[in-house]
Amino acid sequence: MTTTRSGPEAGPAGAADDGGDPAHGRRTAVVVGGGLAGVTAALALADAGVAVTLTEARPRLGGLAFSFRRGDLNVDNGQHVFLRCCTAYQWFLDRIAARDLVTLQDRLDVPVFDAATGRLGRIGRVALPVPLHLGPSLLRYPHLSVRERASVGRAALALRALDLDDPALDRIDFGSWLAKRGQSARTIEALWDLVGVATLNATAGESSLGLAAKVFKTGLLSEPGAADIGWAAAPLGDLHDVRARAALDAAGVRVLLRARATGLTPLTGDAEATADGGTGRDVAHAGWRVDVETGPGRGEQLTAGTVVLAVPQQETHDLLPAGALAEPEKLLRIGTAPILNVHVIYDRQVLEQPFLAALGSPVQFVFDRTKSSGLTGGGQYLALSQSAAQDEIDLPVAELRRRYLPELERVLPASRGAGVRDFFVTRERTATFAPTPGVGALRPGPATRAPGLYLAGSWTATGWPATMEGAVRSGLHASRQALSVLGLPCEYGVLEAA
Ligand SMILES: Cc1cc2nc3c(=O)[nH]c(=O)nc-3n(C[C@H](O)[C@H](O)[C@H](O)COP(=O)(O)OP(=O)(O)OC[C@H]3O[C@@H](n4cnc5c(N)ncnc54)[C@H](O)[C@@H]3O)c2cc1C
Repeated sequence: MTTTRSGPEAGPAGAADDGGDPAHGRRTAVVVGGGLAGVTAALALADAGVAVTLTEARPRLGGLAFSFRRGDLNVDNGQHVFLRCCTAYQWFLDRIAARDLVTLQDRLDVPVFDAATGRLGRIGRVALPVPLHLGPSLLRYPHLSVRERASVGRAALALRALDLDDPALDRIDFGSWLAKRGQSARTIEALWDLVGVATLNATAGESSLGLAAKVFKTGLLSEPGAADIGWAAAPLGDLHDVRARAALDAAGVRVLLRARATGLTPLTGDAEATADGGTGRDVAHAGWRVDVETGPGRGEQLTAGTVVLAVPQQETHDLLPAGALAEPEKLLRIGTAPILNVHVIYDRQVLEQPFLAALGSPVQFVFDRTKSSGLTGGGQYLALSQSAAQDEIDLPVAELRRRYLPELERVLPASRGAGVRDFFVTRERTATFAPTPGVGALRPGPATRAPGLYLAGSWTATGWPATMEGAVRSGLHASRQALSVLGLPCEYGVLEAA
C-alpha cells in the first residue's frame, strides 16, 4: 500500500507556514540518500527553515563511512582519515556535535617503514612556512637517495605553480607529469603514491593531474598544518549515524530509514513542462513527487518543492527525470574503485603507534583500532587499509590471510609469534569514483536543468577526490543553490575555505 504525504503536512515545525504562501510547497524538500552528502544537505536546508524529509535505503545513516557490530566488536567498514585542511568535514563534525569523537594530530607525523630495508622514516612538519615546513623531514627521509630527495622539492614547486582551475590538468595523468619532472619510479612509489594512493584511491599513473594537484596543493602546500591527520576515535557509526541522527532530529528533519526512492516525477502543471525542456530555473514549478519503497508492498509518496539527490552516480542516473541533465549518460562513464580492509586481532600489542605506513610490502597503512572498537582482554586490533585494491578485492579470505599475516610479520616484527584471535576482511567494491584522467568532465555540478532538483555526492564536481570532505562540500553546494533559488539565506562560509 502506498500512502501519500506532502512535504508541508509531513514536515516538522515551520512547514505549516507554507499553507498560506502563494509558493505553497516550495519550502519543502526531500533529500534522497543519507550519506554525508545527504545528511549535510538536509541539515543545511533545515537550518534555513525548509521542512525536510531525508529518505535512506539502508537501516542507518552514514553511507560509505559506517560501522557494524561483529560480536562484541565495533568494526568500521574501512579506515577513514581526514586532514586539517578538510574544513567542510570539520564543520560537519561540529554541526553534528561529534568533534569529541575524533582525534587530530597536533603536527603531521607519518611513520613509514620499508619492509625491504628494515628502515623507519617519517614524514612530518616543523614550524616553518610552507613549503619549508616539510623540508627537514624530506632531507632526512631514508627511503630516497639524496638526488631523489632534491628532485622532490623541484616537483613540489612545479605542482604548487599549477592552476587548479585549468581544465587541461584533468586530461593529464599524474604519473607521466611526475616522470617528466624527474621523479624516479622509486620516488613515485615511496613518496607520491604513499600519499596519493591513500587519498585518490589510484596510483599516480591512473590519476588525473587535476585531482592529484588538488590533494597535494591543499594538503601539503597551502597552510603548514593542512596535512595534520585526523581520524575517528569512536566507531564511525557513532559519528555519522548516531550523532548525525540526533542533529537531524533536533533540526526537525523527518528521517526515513529502509526507505529507497524508486521514482522521481515532476508534479503536473508547470513542472511537467519544465522538467524536460530546460526552460530555465526561473520558471515556477509545482514540485516533485518522490516514490519511496519502505518495505515489501509498502511505500510512500513524498511531495516537495525541492529535491536533492545525494545517491551514487548510477542511482542518480536511474532516478533522474528526462532532460534534467544535458548528457545523463556521462554519469555512467564515471568509474569506481575498490578499497579492501583487512582486520586482524592479535593477542598482544604489536604496533606502538596509532598508525604506520609501509613500503616494500603489499601492506599500505596499518591502523590501531583497539580502543575505538571496544576490544577488551589485552590484545590489539589492527585494520589494514588497502586502497586501489582492484587485484585483491575478490580474493578469498583464506588467501588474504596467507598473504597478509606473513607480511605483517615483516612490517611489524613484534607480531612474529603473536597469536591471531580473529582475521576478517571488509570489501567496498565501489568505495570511490575512479579519479582517472578525464573524469572531471563527467562530474556534474549541483544544479540540474530541472527546477528544484539538485545533485550531491562526493562524485559530483567538488574539485576534490571522493572523500568525506567532498561529500560534505557537495551537500553544502546543493543546498546553497537550492536556498538561493528559494530566496533563503545560506550562512555557511566554510565553502570558501580550502
Ligand atoms: C573503505 C572506504 C575507505 C574510505 N576512506 C576514506 C578516507 O580515509 N577519507 C575520506 O575522506 N574518505 C574516504 N572514503 C570515501 C568516503 O567514505 C566517501 O567519499 C563518502 O562517504 C561518500 O559520501 P556520499 O554521501 O557522497 O555517498 P554515499 O556514502 O554513497 O551515500 C549515498 C547514500 O545513498 C543511499 N542510497 C542509494 N540509493 C538510494 C535510493 N534509491 N534511495 C534512498 N537512498 C539511497 C545509500 O544507501 C547511501 O547511504 C572511503 C570510502 C570507503 C568505502
